[in-house]
Amino acid sequence: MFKKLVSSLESCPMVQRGDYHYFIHPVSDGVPIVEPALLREVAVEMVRVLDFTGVKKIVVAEAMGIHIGVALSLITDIPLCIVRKRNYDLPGEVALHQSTGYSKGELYLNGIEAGDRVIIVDDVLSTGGTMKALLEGLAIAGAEVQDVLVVIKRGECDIGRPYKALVEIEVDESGVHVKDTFF
Ligand SMILES: O=P(O)(O)OC[C@H]1O[C@H](OP(=O)(O)OP(=O)(O)O)[C@H](O)[C@@H]1O
Ligand code: HPA
Repeated sequence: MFKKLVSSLESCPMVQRGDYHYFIHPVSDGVPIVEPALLREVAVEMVRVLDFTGVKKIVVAEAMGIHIGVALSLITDIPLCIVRKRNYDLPGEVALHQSTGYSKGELYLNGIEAGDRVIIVDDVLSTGGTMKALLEGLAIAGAEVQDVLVVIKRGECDIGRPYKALVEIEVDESGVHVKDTFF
């Protein structure tokens, strides 16, 4: 379980983004290459641990939620809602402010109707800025969040509700250290 995810994390490179030790990994960056076996391992575990009760939509954020969301959507046949970094000005579009450990930007939520029961999946949870923005936007749109799952949890973070993670890591000058695997 998680063999490819753990070994690839422990050997992945890191760069500095200001004060932030940024690890570079296929799941969180799409580089250097996304191996199908790694993506399959992640997708299968996500299906195993998520609570899909009544879920009508999978919600992910551009960009690095997309490949894991697509994998999950293809397996479960649940439609995918991609929260974009570009606005479309469609009726009901919700604009959100996203802040991470190394960047700030806007996100735009479309395609959610009041009463939709959804799950949120993302590649990484670090400061929680992105996840909190998604939760806020979904609350504004009137969605019910059934479950939240991230592939990689980086340190401790309170997002105001329970969530699940496949692996927990710490990152320092020497690289990535896998602290725990879940489920
Ligand atoms: O918990 P946080 O501090 O918010 O960090 C996590 C977020 O950071 C990355 O997104 P980002 O928009 O930076 O990059 P991407 O476009 O490569 O997904 C990642 O995909 C998460 O969504
Ligand atoms: O260190 C990171 N690497 C890749 N994606 C991320 N998203 C938040 N932090 C990181």
